[in-house]
Amino acid sequence: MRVPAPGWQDGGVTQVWTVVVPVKRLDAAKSRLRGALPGRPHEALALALAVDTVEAVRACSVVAEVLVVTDDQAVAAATGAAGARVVPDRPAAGLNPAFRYGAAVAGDGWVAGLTADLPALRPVELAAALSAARSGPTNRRYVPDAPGTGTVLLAAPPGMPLDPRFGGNSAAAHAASGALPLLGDWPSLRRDVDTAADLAAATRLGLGAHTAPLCGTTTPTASRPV
Ligand SMILES: Nc1nc2c(ncn2[C@@H]2O[C@H](COP(=O)(O)OP(=O)(O)OP(=O)(O)O)[C@@H](O)[C@H]2O)c(=O)[nH]1
Ligand SMILES: C=C(OP(=O)(O)O)C(=O)O
Repeated sequence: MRVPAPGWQDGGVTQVWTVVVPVKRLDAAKSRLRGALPGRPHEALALALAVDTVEAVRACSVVAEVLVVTDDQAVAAATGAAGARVVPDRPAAGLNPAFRYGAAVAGDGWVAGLTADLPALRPVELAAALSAARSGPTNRRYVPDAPGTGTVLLAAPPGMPLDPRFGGNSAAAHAASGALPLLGDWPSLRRDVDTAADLAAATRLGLGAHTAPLCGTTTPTASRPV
């Protein structure tokens, strides 16, 4: 059981969040995206999505640590170089166990789980969502994906298990488990990329520096509003 960290409710502590980001092995990841970029290796696209996600989390003003849960060596190397702490995928039993393991490693404090397929993510939108999760009721909070059926972010206050229910209609599953929705105007946070159409939508928002060149766009991270 996690317990409140010092200053957890005082509003004066800004970098309070540990964000857990599980990433599947690249040879198995993002299977619905296979073939979306003809002539580009699928693993390169899956890696770029994850690294852009992690870099945006690292740049988020309220995040203390990014914890990547993966058994993929290329993901571990690239996200570690981007400033993440990397732990193995334990018990190697799928996404929700990986989230639970990451939350356990994170220990006491504010913990959020985030999917690794948010290549347009802007740090300011993540900061706004995480700050909203610290205000009001002390329930777990979740941010639905753009269609509203899935989940991109699940947050828990100190002392409360993350209790992830990702996969399928996870927005409904998180609501049924007592989590409350956060519905701010955060298009880049809600834009997860599962299909070629999702990648086109993310491209319109502005891709991160790793995914953009693979997609033939020139939108560097530095030129995006953070
Ligand atoms: N560590 C870890 N991460 C996972 C696992 N399964 C999914 N993920 C990650 O969870 C996030 C959301 O999952 P999905 O959107 O379903 O991604 P996916 O399973 O790679 O994609 P599909 O093969 O198209 O279903 C992605 O960023 C994945 O990398 C897992 O078993 N272990
Ligand atoms: C795992 C999830 O993502 P997706 O539906 O995008 O695979 C989810 O939304 O819970």
